[in-house]
Amino acid sequence: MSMRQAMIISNPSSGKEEAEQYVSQVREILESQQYEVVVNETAGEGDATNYCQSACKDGCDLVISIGGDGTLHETINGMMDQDHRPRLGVVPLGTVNDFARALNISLDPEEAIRQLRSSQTHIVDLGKINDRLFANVVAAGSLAEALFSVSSEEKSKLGSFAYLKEGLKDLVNTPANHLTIEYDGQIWEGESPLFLAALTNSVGGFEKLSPDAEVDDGLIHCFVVRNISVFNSLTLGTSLFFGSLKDHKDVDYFTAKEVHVRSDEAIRTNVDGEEGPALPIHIRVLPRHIEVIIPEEV
Ligand SMILES: Nc1ncnc2c1ncn2[C@@H]1O[C@H](COP(=O)(O)OP(=O)(O)OP(=O)(O)O)[C@@H](O)[C@H]1O
Repeated sequence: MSMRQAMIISNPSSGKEEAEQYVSQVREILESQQYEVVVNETAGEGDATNYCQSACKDGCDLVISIGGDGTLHETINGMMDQDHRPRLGVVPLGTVNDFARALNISLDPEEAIRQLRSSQTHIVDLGKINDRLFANVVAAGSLAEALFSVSSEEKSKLGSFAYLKEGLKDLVNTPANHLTIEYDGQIWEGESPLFLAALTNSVGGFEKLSPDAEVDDGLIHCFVVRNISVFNSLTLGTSLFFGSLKDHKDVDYFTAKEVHVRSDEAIRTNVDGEEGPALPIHIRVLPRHIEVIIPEEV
């Protein structure tokens, strides 16, 4: 009988650059489960995608991503258009780690590694934006550009809420952009500084930003901010922490399976925390697309 194959994809630059020690811990667990293990360290952009693509083509059973949301995003992109998609395990080393948060995977890497022994998995939705996959969120608009331009160092120094406030400090004059959003046969048209399309309940480290989003509901949860003043006062904090962004009077909320966003203005997007394509974008959900190891329920 041939052995089961596992690939570890590790970004040595992620987090506090402790990936190396984690790789050996993960390898030990996988070998104790009778996996034959291949370790691939990324050296730069695109590597995680290429490694995961070969894992798919080689019929690998399991891929473990050790790194931040950027590494995870690149890893899942290796699964695009592949008939065989390995199970996925996640060891979060980034500052935000939305995907791990949404699946209750520990944000402590050592604990997340122990959780890889779990026999439980969850089959989750992925999203497709133009010709790429995403795991978590697409953001578009002037506010998205400002928010996501905060560096990792600033984020870890300040924490999610603080960095948000920091990022927003100079934004009172952030222009709204004219957006046309077509979703499942309906149209939203108007001025907005921020459009968010979330697959999970965790966006930018805020675990309750999109509380109704289940990882396997087959839906894209969309938020259109109509007025920057949503973000002006502490109501921002309260809205986000209590998960009522969608109920805010200046926010329109809807769910859809497919969304087109366009504008006459040049607007960039942010996808899973990394710079994404400029508008126009076409987003659709790929229901229950990959199987992810999740912690055992206690
Ligand atoms: N060996 C490497 N050295 C430097 N950068 C790398 C290396 N391998 C991959 N990268 C780059 O690292 C980025 C992904 O980093 P990732 O998001 O996983 O970690 P992080 O920056 O620590 O996380 P976060 O952004 O959440 O703080 C990608 O842009 C990728 O191209």
